[in-house]
Amino acid sequence: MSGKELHVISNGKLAWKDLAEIANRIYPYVTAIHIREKTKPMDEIFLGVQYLLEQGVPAQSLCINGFPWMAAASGLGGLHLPESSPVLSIIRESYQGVHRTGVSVHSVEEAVKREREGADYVLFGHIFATNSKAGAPPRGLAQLRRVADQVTIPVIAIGGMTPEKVRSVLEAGASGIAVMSGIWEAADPVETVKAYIRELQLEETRGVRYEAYE
Ligand SMILES: Cc1nc(C(=O)O)sc1CCOP(=O)(O)O
Repeated sequence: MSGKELHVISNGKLAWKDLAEIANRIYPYVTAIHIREKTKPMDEIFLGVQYLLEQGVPAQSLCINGFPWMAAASGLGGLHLPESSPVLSIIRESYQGVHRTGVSVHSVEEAVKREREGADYVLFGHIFATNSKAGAPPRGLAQLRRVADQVTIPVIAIGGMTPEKVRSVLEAGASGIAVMSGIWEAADPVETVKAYIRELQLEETRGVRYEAYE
């Protein structure tokens, strides 16, 4: 795949209506919008995803955090799994329609293990200090470099990203970045996304999504 990746992660704080409105404005410019709603009940998340689809957010742009069945049932482009997920082959075999699956990792060893299991990418963080992971020490660019050196699948860097930091993250071997707080609460989410894609040297292709991997 040419170009770098930009993943935008929901922050669990928005009403579905606001999430849909912003998602519809930013999806043309991003690799994936992750629905990561850790504190909401599962039935609400399922209905929320249906609502996003009804509002016109393309299924291919959406990546669900944590529910393989939901990715399969709604034909979503992606599935992202937390660190504690069981071995990936079990999920892969059960949900064959789910075609791009990533996993959060926090060490070189986990990244290597998940690559071996068949993950399509790993999300590694948190790289920089961030309120979204307050209290935990950041892992930093040197550790990112070690992860990127040890796997061949894309390593997406997360945690404390700003457009100014993108270059150093790419230089450390990342294939892209994931951003949570920086987008949803921005005065202009589209302009904010565009600032990232300029740094990632992504074209505004209106389609840098999972189709790009097929
Ligand atoms: C959701 C998440 N996962 C992380 C990890 O290290 O696995 S860090 C993180 C939060 C990133 O938020 P922000 O863009 O606001 O810094």
